[in-house]
Amino acid sequence: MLEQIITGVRVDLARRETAIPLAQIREAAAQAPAPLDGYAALNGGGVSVIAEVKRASPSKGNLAEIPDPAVLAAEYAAGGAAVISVLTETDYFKGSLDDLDAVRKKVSVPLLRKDFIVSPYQVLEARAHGADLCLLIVAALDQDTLVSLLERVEGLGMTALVEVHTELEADRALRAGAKVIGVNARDLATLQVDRSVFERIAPGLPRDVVKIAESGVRDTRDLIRYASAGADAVLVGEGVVKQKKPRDAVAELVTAGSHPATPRPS
Ligand SMILES: O=P(O)(O)OC[C@@H](O)[C@@H](O)c1c[nH]c2ccccc12
Repeated sequence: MLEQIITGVRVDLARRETAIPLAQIREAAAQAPAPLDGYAALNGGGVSVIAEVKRASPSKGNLAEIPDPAVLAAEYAAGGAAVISVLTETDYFKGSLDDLDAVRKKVSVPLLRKDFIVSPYQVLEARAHGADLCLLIVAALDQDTLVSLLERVEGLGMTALVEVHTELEADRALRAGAKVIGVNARDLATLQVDRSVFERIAPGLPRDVVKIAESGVRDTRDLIRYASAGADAVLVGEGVVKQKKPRDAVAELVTAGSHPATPRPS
């Protein structure tokens, strides 16, 4: 599945690179207001919540209509989301850079561009459209590309959220110098969710690495489970996007995360 998605991403990217030359996007990135500190936002004590603007997914199909992503993002921000993730992949997730623009205009919390980033052009695009963090998926990148994209992201003053799914990928992320590592409970090859993956991998990560549990947070119980395994933040899509009152759903998670019931392992 991951390869299929990336093939589509590359086709789309080629289209954009033709329409807007690299020099122009680089200039737009340079002109954008300075990035917000995504690292600090995720490292504020307790378990931070990253709430995601997500219309669809390859595993679930359509999740939510989201006529105005800015309205949804404002609800997330009002609920206390530390970071808002905006999916910009079009074919499988029905997102776009227009969504990122709309959200950026509306909220002042740090924004994560959630996409399958394989080229420096996409990193510059993220910055030009107001993103403060960029997702880099280890499984989608060879080691040299991971290292150079991470450097690009940091060179632009942004934070890289480096996503892993196995111990081997976690080792690669650390070798590349990742400071924020997301363990995705969903295997991007099979799309299966297994929450124990975080519990297996997170304890092996250095203390000073910000640890994010991605996928499978349905309610405060899941957050607390991830918290007790050492999560500094959780990334929640379906669990908030489908709620009638997304602000309340986020606020509930934020409250649970600000004093997680279970003590953190030392
Ligand atoms: O909807 P969920 O189960 O809360 O998952 C959110 C997030 O983890 C998921 O959207 C995600 C994690 N990594 C990704 C990479 C690409 C696309 C999407 C993702």
